[in-house]
Amino acid sequence: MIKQDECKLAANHRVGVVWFTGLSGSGKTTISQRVERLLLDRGYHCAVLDGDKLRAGLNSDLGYTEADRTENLRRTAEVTAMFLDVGFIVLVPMITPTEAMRAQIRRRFDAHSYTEVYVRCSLDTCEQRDPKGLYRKAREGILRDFTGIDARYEPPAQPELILDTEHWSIGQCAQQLVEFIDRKYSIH
Ligand SMILES: Nc1ncnc2c1ncn2[C@@H]1O[C@H](COP(=O)(O)OS(=O)(=O)O)[C@@H](OP(=O)(O)O)[C@H]1O
Ligand SMILES: Nc1ncnc2c1ncn2[C@@H]1O[C@H](COP(=O)(O)OP(=O)(O)O)[C@@H](O)[C@H]1O
Repeated sequence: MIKQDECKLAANHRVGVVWFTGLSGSGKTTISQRVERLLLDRGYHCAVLDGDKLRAGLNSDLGYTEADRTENLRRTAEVTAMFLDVGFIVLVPMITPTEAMRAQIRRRFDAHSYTEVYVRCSLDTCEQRDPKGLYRKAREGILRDFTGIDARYEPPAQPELILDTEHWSIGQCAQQLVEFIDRKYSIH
């Protein structure tokens, strides 16, 4: 029989990538941070890769053209792979706006360790939330190539999970994802 401590130890060694996609303001950051706390409480080793910090450092030479986004995401996937190698569940909240970009990332990982989560929210609601005031700047023409305004966002065709942040609370979305991770990454 497996003792409780051994179960906890095993839980610590579950690994995987949870790659969020969604418009700016859809809730990717909020949910990933809430889920990180819940997973840490459950004994997972996990970390959120903060896109803003990556863009401030490693990816500071990149902007928001499709070519730059593709490179931003490629580098982020490489960093993610390093966290995976040392035993983490990695939560990656990045817009990842096109199917081609998402396919490129998916190819980088094994199917069993990769989960794409679509954080679904209408452009209208994201724009009303406008948590960083960026939509206003995009509408005023101060920000160019803004996703959903003058740069495209393609909803994912086959995400493993959809979190509808327009109709579900932050807590409900986080709980859904934790349950999904528990099921997918549980040890058989
Ligand atoms: N032009 C433009 N378009 C979209 N987003 C912009 C833009 N300029 C700045 N920002 C801020 O950068 C965050 C998106 O960066 P990402 O690295 O996630 O984008 S991408 O995946 O490479 O498309 C995004 O963060 P989130 O709001 O958390 O999604 C914005 O805060
Ligand atoms: N169900 C929900 N899930 C996530 N965020 C929500 C939800 N309902 C409202 N919000 C609000 O929407 C905003 C989402 O911002 P943020 O997490 O920064 O989005 P993103 O990282 O996708 O740009 C936050 O102000 C958050 O409080």
